[in-house]
Amino acid sequence: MGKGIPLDDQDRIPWLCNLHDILLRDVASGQHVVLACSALKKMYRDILTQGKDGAALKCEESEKEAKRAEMQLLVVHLSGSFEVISGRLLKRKGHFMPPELLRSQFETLEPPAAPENFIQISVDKNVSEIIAKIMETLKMK
Ligand SMILES: Nc1ncnc2c1ncn2[C@@H]1O[C@H](COP(=O)(O)OP(=O)(O)O)[C@@H](O)[C@H]1O
Ligand SMILES: O=C(O)[C@H](O)[C@@H](O)[C@H](O)[C@H](O)COP(=O)(O)O
Repeated sequence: MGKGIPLDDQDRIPWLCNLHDILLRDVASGQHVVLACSALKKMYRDILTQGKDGAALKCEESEKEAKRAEMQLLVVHLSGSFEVISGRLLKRKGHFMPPELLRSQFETLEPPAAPENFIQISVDKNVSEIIAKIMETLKMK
């Protein structure tokens, strides 16, 4: 990404499998977990929730399957226009991702849709409003 080359499935899938394993471990130990992740495609979000079963390409650690705990995941889709997000990235300092890569991320994005368990919140809202909406949703579930 630092060289202006977007990640592809081969780059992302092992990382998503690792994130799934971490989520599973923390949920199994009774924690409530928040994960910030771009997870642009439905398949990526399926890997986060279901591990290798959620993906066409498989995670390597198949023995984790046997230990799988029930994991409920609420996807919070922070949605915004290309213009708003690009404007924020252009102001951001010291991040490895060049703002030029944002176009490919918008092209790759598959917004969550039923039957995924998700809510969509506009990034036009301020952070306090976004957090309040997430908390309200979690209390109702
Ligand atoms: N709701 C918001 N309102 C205003 N600025 C925001 C909001 N959410 C994120 N930003 C800003 O947009 C930039 C990118 O946000 P984000 O993708 O969340 O950052 P990161 O990936 O670095 O955690 C950051 O500089 C952040 O401060
Ligand atoms: O804040 C940002 O600039 C992005 O969120 C950035 O962190 C990117 O999303 C990840 O590095 C994963 O890359 P992909 O979104 O291309 O998988």
